[in-house]
Amino acid sequence: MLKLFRFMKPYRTAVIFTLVLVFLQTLSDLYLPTLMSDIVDDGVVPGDTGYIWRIGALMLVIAALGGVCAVGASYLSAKSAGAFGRDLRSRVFAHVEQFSLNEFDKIGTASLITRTTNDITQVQMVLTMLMRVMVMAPLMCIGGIIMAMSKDVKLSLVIIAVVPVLAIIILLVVMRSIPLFKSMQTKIDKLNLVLRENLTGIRVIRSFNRTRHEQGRFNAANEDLTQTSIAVNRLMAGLMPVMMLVMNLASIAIIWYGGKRIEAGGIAVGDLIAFIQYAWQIMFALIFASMMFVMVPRASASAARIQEVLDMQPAIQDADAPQPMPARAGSVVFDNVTFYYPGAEVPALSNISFTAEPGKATAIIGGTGSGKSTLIHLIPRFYDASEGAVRIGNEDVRRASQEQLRDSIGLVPQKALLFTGTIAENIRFGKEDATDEEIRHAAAVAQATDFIGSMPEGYDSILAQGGTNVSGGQKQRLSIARALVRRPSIYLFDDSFSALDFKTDAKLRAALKTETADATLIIVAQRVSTVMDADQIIVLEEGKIAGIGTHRELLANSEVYREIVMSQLSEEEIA
Ligand SMILES: Nc1ncnc2c1ncn2[C@@H]1O[C@H](COP(=O)(O)OP(=O)(O)OP(=O)(O)O)[C@@H](O)[C@H]1O
Repeated sequence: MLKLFRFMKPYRTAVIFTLVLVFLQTLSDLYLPTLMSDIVDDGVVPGDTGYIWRIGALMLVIAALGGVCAVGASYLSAKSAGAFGRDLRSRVFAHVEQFSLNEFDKIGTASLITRTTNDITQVQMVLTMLMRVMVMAPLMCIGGIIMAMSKDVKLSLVIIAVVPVLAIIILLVVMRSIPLFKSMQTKIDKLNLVLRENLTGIRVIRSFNRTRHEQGRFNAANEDLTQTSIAVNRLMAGLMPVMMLVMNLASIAIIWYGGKRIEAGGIAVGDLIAFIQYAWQIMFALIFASMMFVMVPRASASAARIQEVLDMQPAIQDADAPQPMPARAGSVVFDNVTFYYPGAEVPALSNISFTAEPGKATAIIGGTGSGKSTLIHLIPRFYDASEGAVRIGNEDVRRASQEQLRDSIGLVPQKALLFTGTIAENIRFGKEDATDEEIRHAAAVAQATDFIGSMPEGYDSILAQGGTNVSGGQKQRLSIARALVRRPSIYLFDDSFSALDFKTDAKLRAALKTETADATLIIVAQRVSTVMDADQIIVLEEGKIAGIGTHRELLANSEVYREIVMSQLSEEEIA
């Protein structure tokens, strides 16, 4: 957790002021019992009303000053810890933005969300308390012991005997609660994961009548978290009464032994009253410290989870001196590329070699799981090839800057993903400074003009989260328009025509041909009709190239391609 405290640096003035204010507040708390004892011994016993009024007024002033310090310390600690939380969230978010898909796969989206929100809040809360307790508890405890000893050394033995008992109780509770707190954070991750899957997959869950099953899954995760929280809270709830019991027993011992000391003339009545107050102050300081002992391990479990994210270096990084990409990037070359997903024993792609030329369309076809999307993902460096190289022009993609590389690419992903906002904003996502004219043109090429025109607000129609208020085919066309508006030199279509009817598919491909005349086109498709006009077709099977050539060449030479074609086209179409 200490590592994270570097984020407090900008707020050190506020922290120093907080510590000073807490220091002053504690001094005032420590001084009040002594004044009380003076009132009793020098005012009440001799019957000096003037003295009582004077010291009473002084007590009021000191209590008021202590109160002002307490309010100031609360304000400053909450403010600086709040700013710390804000900065840390931004830092984690910015760091996660640089992650490659490897890191997302490793930590998981749900856990990243918990770590950026709940975990940071835990650390922030502890920091707010820590700023106050770390000065107050030791000062109150040591100061209290000194003040109590100044009243009567012998009586102080009672306090000195009780403190280790309290310390042992606290230690036992802390040792039991640390693992529980750790597992609580993991269980919050699990709950978030189930919740996320349920919310995003609500349509599938309903259509398969799996609502009850999913409810059960959620309840199980919820119950699991609840049980751990209950176990932790039981421990915490037990701590307070046990500590109070010890404190009350200590008070009885002090009053009993103090009575004897008064009888023996070793201590005055006022001093005994002050002594009892100091004893309570010492024990309250220990209770505060024990709360910290409980909260700090929980927060440090959270801090470790946050630090893990911050320490994680993106597997894909820019080269030290990135090479500039040519203005219009040329061909895409796969040079004997083999790729393993992290931890996988079998490669998802093996020995892939081909060249996709500018001005030509290269299509990739193959069964599900044959590695088509994986191949596409190596071009914008979502993953890096394990062996061999992917080159654009003559430059290895690993030597270019990721930003420049991706600037030259227009990717239409397999799952069309849109953002909350208007249709125009979603298309403009591809090019920030696109004019209205460019947006309309991209929409026209993507065959989206008709359906956009039929929407009540046209280009200003609002899309719901994830684009749920448009159809699958409409979503695909919008994400195609988003890529087209960039006018990149490389287009990657990852099964992007699958939700289109045959007529729209054909019209779109015809429009694309003129639009992307000098660009390099790589089209992944399942439908033969989509790929048969391509200049080059690559047939993938289990991550290997099973054939490469034009439609006619492959029909003649590739058994795998023939099988795919036979399963989809009629005799006349094949001819
Ligand atoms: N993130 C991942 N981690 C581990 N393995 C993966 C990951 N993504 C895909 N795979 C595996 O890699 C192989 C190729 O997957 P890929 O998504 O490239 O296939 P595809 O040809 O695009 O399939 P489809 O047509 O069904 O989309 C599959 O066996 C798949 O299980």
